[in-house]
Amino acid sequence: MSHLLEVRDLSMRFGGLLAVDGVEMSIKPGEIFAIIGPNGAGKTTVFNCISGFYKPTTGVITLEGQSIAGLGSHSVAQRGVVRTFQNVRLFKSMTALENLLVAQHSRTSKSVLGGLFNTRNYRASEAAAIENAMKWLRFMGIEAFANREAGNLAYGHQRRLEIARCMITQPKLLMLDEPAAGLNPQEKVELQQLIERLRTEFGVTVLLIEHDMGLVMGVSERILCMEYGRPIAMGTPEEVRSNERVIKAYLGEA
Ligand SMILES: Nc1ncnc2c1ncn2[C@@H]1O[C@H](COP(=O)(O)OP(=O)(O)OP(=O)(O)O)[C@@H](O)[C@H]1O
Repeated sequence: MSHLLEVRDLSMRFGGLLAVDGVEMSIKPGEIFAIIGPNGAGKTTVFNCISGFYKPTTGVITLEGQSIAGLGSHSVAQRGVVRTFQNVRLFKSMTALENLLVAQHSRTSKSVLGGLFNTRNYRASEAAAIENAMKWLRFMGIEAFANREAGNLAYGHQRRLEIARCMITQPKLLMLDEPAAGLNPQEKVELQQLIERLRTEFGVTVLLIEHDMGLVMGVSERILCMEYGRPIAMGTPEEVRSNERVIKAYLGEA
């Protein structure tokens, strides 16, 4: 199997607006792949189609050769495709730890009776879930805030927690929608290192949308540039950076 994710002839129409038009991409296992382009180019709509939030108007989306187009976000997540959002979406009144416990709930004991009677198996699986959650909080450098409400964490920490919440489900494909938005320059450098570590240490494939060209060019192996819903260039950072259409449509103004 050469590709983890394949997208063919993807289009998405909202009434009279063709927001995505003929997008194609193939992402290899372990690759870090970015989608760039001006505001309104259709990047988030592509994300919404892949992650099951939208049913594409046309097109094929496969994960390890199996179609996932139009399955719905829950089913797509169960198959190992998880994502973050442009605006962080956490359970803000739950603690950081609780957010990670909820995320792995489907992998811990499902027995309601076990929970009611506090059986040994139930306690063991809860303890394992807490240990796993703490491991991820440590990995993200935010274990000191385990018991703080997610909504009260610093913004950069909320972003890390959101990524941890994805990673704790052991995804095949991690989709990050503008992960650098709102971060300061130091946090952006740390984010790049974090993305690289996630790939190296956990083998996860990463698909990101990002406007920060320092991060995109530094972390991505291949980049797709979109404009008005259409793919206008695809290649390595060097190829995309020097592409005339990309410079005209986007980089000239970025
Ligand atoms: N649910 C929707 N209903 C109607 N139009 C939509 C919907 N979602 C997106 N659009 C439109 O589709 C086009 C593409 O939007 P999209 O959010 O995918 O762009 P984007 O490249 O992610 O932009 P940005 O960089 O600003 O996030 C825009 O014109 C947008 O207004």
